Amino acid sequence: MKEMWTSVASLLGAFAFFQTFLHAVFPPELRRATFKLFQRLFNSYSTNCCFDITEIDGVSSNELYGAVQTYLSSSASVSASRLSLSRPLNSSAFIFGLTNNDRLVDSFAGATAIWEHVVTQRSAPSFSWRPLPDEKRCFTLRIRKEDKLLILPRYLNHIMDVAADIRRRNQERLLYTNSRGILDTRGYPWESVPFKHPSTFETLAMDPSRKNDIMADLRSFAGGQSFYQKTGRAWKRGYLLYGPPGTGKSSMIAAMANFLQYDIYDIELTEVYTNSELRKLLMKTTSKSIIVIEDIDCSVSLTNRGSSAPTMAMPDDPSSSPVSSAAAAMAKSFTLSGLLNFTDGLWSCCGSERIFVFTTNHIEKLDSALLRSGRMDMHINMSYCSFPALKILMRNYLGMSDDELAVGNEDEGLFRELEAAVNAAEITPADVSEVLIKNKRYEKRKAMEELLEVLKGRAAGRINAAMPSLRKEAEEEEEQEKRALEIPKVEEDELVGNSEEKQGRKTEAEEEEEEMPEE
Ligand SMILES: Nc1ncnc2c1ncn2[C@@H]1O[C@H](COP(=O)(O)OP(=O)(O)OP(=O)(O)O)[C@@H](O)[C@H]1O
Ligand SMILES: [Mg+2]
Repeated sequence: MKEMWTSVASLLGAFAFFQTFLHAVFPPELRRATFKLFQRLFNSYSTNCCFDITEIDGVSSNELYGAVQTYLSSSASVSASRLSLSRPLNSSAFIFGLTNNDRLVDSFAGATAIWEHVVTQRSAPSFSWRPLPDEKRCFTLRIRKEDKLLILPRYLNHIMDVAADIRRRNQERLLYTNSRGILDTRGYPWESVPFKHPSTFETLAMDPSRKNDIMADLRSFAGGQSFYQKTGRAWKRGYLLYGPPGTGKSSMIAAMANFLQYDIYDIELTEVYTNSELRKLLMKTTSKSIIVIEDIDCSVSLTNRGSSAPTMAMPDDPSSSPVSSAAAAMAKSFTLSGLLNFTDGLWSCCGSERIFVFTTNHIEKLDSALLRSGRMDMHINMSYCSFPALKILMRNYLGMSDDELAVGNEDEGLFRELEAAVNAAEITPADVSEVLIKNKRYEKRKAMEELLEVLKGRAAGRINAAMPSLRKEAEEEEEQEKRALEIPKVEEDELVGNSEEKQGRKTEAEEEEEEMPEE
């Protein structure tokens, strides 16, 4: 036993001497160079090649790292024995991941790809404008050299697509908004919250054929990548929603986002002061998104394309307060042409598959340049509640089935009355919804009868409200008719008078004639 310890001690002593000797003979630079040389020799004889995909590329996040992480989390490609499990914020799914320094084998187009997740401690604190994580994380992809050209670009594109798809399926979509001077930790001008609006085309009350048109248009847009490429058009589409308040413009936007599974960027134009700010906002939006400007007629003055005058709409007279006049001064650099470029200029096509939606209560106030095709491709009139829309609301709020709503049912008479009343009432779907929410405590027939009373009241109220002007109109019409009748009478009188005069003259002439022969 003693001998064994003696030999171990002498071995350690020899090792220490050898190490000191190596350090003295080979300085660190020479050792590093030798290591690199061996590595290069090894690489040139190796049949594999490696790619490092680091989490942080310079100072910004590496999109590919995130995509690989998501891709490897898909259950289809998970085949490792040890995995990490997480559930990101706003996500509805659990995510598998590679644990530190673990590896996973994937295959693509007949080739094998080996992924390794390498985590090391960050050595020296390097200078950075934002704090970097303590750990350096990177994925290493190892494939055979001969597969490199064959699969690499296709494989990476495939990873990006699959990751985007997984993210869309798992992650609840986001609703972004902008506010001046606020940048998030990644330097983004957008703040986001999970988008959970329950409105869908199913619940949206409007004419079914119009609704189908819009859905078909959206579907053909979303699947039209090759069409847009072939025709040389930017892959974007503009919708203008107009109509009175409470007719479902915002609900329609939510329904579009839910239908296409897109994020929403709701631009607050009153927080944008210059054209370049607007451009920056646009540059930081992602594909597969809906960019919304609500109540566009209230946000900017939209009839002054060429003017250099302030274009932001001020709630009060700009001269009334120093703040508003300062804002007016700042507003000088945001123009209608900036907004037009935003929707249709060169900058509008940074990114792809994006929908622009503007809403307004007063379409007549908008500049025709903004309305033309290419900018606003489809104008959608969200009007007062029609009978088909009312039926959808009754189905949603009173739980009526299609059979109960079908023509020729036992409530046919009541339905006819409802149809006449809703057309006469000019009531918004928002108001009908409110009535139905109150009435849903009754059984269906009673709820409909109560609704009918409200609609009739609204129709009567509308007629009464319009009565003074209607009466005035009727009086004016009567007056005009009278005048129209009087004019011919006067003319007639005049004619009669003239003829009598003529007759009188004739009589005199005749008298003269009669007298002549006597002479
Ligand atoms: N067409 C509709 N179908 C279903 N619900 C509707 C419809 N229109 C309005 N509503 C109901 O009324 C509420 C208000 O509608 P919404 O905000 O979409 O109207 P809007 O047209 O955007 O109004 P505004 O012009 O004031 O912004 C919604 O929450 C929704 O419940
Ligand atoms: Mg709205």
